[in-house]
Amino acid sequence: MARHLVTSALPYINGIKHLGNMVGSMLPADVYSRYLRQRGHDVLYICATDEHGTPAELAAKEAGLPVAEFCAQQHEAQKAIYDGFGLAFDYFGRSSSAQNIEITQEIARELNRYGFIEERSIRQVYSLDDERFLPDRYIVGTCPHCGYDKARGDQCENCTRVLDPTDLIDARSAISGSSALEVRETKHLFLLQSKLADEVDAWVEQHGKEWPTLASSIARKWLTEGLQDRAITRDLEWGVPVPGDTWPELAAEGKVFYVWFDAPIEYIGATKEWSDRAPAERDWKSWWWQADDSVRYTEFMAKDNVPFHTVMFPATLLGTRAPWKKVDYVKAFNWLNYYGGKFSTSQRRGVFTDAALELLPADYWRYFLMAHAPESDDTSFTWELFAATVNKDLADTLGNFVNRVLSFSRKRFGDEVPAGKEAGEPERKLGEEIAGLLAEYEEHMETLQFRKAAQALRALWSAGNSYLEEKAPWLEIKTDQEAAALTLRTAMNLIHLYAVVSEPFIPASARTMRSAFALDGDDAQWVTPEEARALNAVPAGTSFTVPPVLFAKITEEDLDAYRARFGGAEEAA
Ligand SMILES: Nc1ncnc2c1ncn2[C@@H]1O[C@H](COP(=O)(O)OP(=O)(O)OP(=O)(O)O)[C@@H](O)[C@H]1O
Ligand SMILES: [Zn+2]
Repeated sequence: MARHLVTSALPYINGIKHLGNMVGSMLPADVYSRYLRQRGHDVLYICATDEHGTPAELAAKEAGLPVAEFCAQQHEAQKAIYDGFGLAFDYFGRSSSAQNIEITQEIARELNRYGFIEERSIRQVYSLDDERFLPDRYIVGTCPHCGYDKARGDQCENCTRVLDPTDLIDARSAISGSSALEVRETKHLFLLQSKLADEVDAWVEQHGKEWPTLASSIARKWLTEGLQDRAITRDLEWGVPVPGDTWPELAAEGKVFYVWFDAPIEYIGATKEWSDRAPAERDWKSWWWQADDSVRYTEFMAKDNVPFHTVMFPATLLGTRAPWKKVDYVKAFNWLNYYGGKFSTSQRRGVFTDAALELLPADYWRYFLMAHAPESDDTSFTWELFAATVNKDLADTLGNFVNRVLSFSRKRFGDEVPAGKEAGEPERKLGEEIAGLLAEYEEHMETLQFRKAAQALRALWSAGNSYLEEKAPWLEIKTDQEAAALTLRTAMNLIHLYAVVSEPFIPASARTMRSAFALDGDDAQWVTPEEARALNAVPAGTSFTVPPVLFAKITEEDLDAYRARFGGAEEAA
């Protein structure tokens, strides 16, 4: 048994996430954590909402709520959806927690102690009427390139050009609309990443070898371009305050840390939140304060988050000179697109997680997303592919097998698993095949290759169908009841095995399949190769029930309705 720490990139607080966010971070982390738990490992899966920064302040303003209240509401809304998706976090925290504030401040103090933080003066826009410095996104004006009159100080949304606040024509404050702005000197904290560059390089050299190419190549690219010193404070109200004991002047001016400084630290913060809920049993430091390598730490994220996790966050931790646990394996994803274009939160393009759950149960989405996860390349969500996958794999291959076998057996042999003959050559062959496929499935799960794992899982389900076609119990029963009973008992054992090993992908359906059998003390966590060969975990005489149809097929009419409601297909056509 090993100890596994798992984290997924923190979903930002400003709105409900789409299916891209789901497959690029939380869902694969959940599938992996569930698998590891089933294999008997000690697993801690931590995630949280990322709550600081300008977009949160602006979204709260738009919603007409104080930012703290806005974040509290959004956190609950996101949490409810993740529960609906069956995400079994050990803890889902908040980056605005007292624990994260405390740890972020402590890490900053330590970085300062070892000479990796410096105060520097920069020139920044100050609003006389708002009596505050304005971060780039708080300044709006006319874009000098395209004339768009709501361009932000950091970027023009219309022509996408990157801007400097001083480029804007008729610049004004996004808070008050006042154009009484001036450029003033102000001090900010800088993290001296340039001084840590060699160390980070050596660390990536040593640990990045094991990562998938997507992660290691992005890390390499950033290191080759050179690590720049970065401002890690901002003039915002909402954020982790700069600690007054170390930087009294900046604290008095109300500076807070930049969101990308405190967000990854929240992996630690949320672990402490978890620990503080039951301090007698839980010890957050045993996961993060590592004198040895007793914990294996795996992070999940999409490619845009890779630089922060492979270079900047490690630099932050290395600079504290403390034994903070650093990532062992970075599982990075490409983009899931919607009909070839981007999912977009601001334009509400694509399928969002709340709408998805209104349409269909979580397992449909979980299986589809993992089977088509953007692992080696970007992939596209289309309703057509979704329907084809659900209908073929879930409804025809798995669901139909389960219902066919159980209903037929009940009709012919009643409510208990029939005994029938001793297993023969076909059962021996089937057992070998199942054991082989199971080994394949395990190997792909161990190496976090989720598309391949989904393929192996589908092959396991198919093997049952082939066996059933070959034995044809509906024919056997006409001439040899005992032979038909053996076939059905074997098939029912397959259903039980599917219930156990499909759980990481489709936990709710797995539960339904497993609970069809009234097995005393059915606590089988996983299936050994011997058990896979023997296929006898469910003995003759076990009572069973026939569950309702596991997966409904998506019809042409459903498809039309989805396409009409969500759009997108016509743009791509
Ligand atoms: N289309 C996508 N496919 C896969 N992963 C994605 C996609 N879009 C975002 N992600 C990932 O989702 C995770 C959570 O992201 P976050 O909440 O910060 O939203 P985001 O990156 O701002 O996305 P968006 O801009 O689409 O709202 C991050 O790891 C991010 O890389
Ligand atoms: Zn523009």
